[in-house]
Amino acid sequence: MKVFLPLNIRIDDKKILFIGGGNIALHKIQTIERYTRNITIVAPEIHDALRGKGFELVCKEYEETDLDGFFLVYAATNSIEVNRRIKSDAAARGIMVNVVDNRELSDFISPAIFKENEMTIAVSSNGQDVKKAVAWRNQIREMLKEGRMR
Ligand SMILES: C[C@@]1(CC(=O)O)C2=NC(=C\c3[nH]c(c(CCC(=O)O)c3CC(=O)O)Cc3[nH]c(c(CC(=O)O)c3CCC(=O)O)/C=C3\N/C(=C\2)[C@@H](CCC(=O)O)[C@]3(C)CC(=O)O)/[C@H]1CCC(=O)O
Ligand SMILES: NC(=O)c1ccc[n+]([C@@H]2O[C@H](COP(=O)([O-])OP(=O)(O)OC[C@H]3O[C@@H](n4cnc5c(N)ncnc54)[C@H](O)[C@@H]3O)[C@@H](O)[C@H]2O)c1
Repeated sequence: MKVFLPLNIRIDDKKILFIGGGNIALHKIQTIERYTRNITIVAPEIHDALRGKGFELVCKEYEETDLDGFFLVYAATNSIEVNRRIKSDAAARGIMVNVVDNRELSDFISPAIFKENEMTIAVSSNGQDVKKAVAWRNQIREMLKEGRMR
């Protein structure tokens, strides 16, 4: 089984690339944009909710050279084959990838996050039980809101 180490990575001085701009990309970017807007999206079709927010939008299919200059990459297309190709191209360049349809291929995975000002709670199940990670995050959030944690 893969093992994932929780880390807080500095990203204000780095560029993040999304390949694929559909529902899953939107969902992940809604969390990431609370930390940085330095996001580029490459996809033939980009969700309307991702427009006009200061992201760099590149409307085309993925090519290997799209990876140049990026620190983190999310392979978020709806094609298993394209996502696998992104992973192997990025690995050859030493770039870390989250493959949204395959935790085994992912160099990093996204936890369930609750952020309030400078405080962040991030819950992960090591990629094994997303629903439980979300449930724990929600329970911790409720405890905070009810004043049971300070
Ligand atoms: C926490 C959260 C963060 C985020 O995405 O930002 C997150 N998934 C969220 C939601 C969500 N994911 C899925 C549903 C539908 C559930 C259902 O079936 O009803 C829902 C909706 C829901 O549950 O709310 C299904 C799903 N998820 C993955 C796969 C593929 C696979 O398992 O290989 C499939 C099956 C796809 C399919 O077969 O179609 C994979 C991953 N999802 C992860 C994180 C990583 C592990 C985290 C951990 O260690 O726990 C990991 C491994 C990789 C990654 O994506 O980083 C975010 C909650 C955000 C929030 O609420 O704030
Ligand atoms: N990680 C998670 O939490 C999670 C949860 C559910 C589903 N998924 C997986 O996420 C994947 C994406 O789902 P979605 O709902 O976002 O799909 P979607 O159809 O909404 O979006 C797909 C996006 O990929 C783009 N795309 C397709 N081919 C491309 C190419 N060659 N180059 C660049 N972009 C390309 C499309 O233009 C579109 O923007 C699915 O494979 C699904 O299994 C992941």
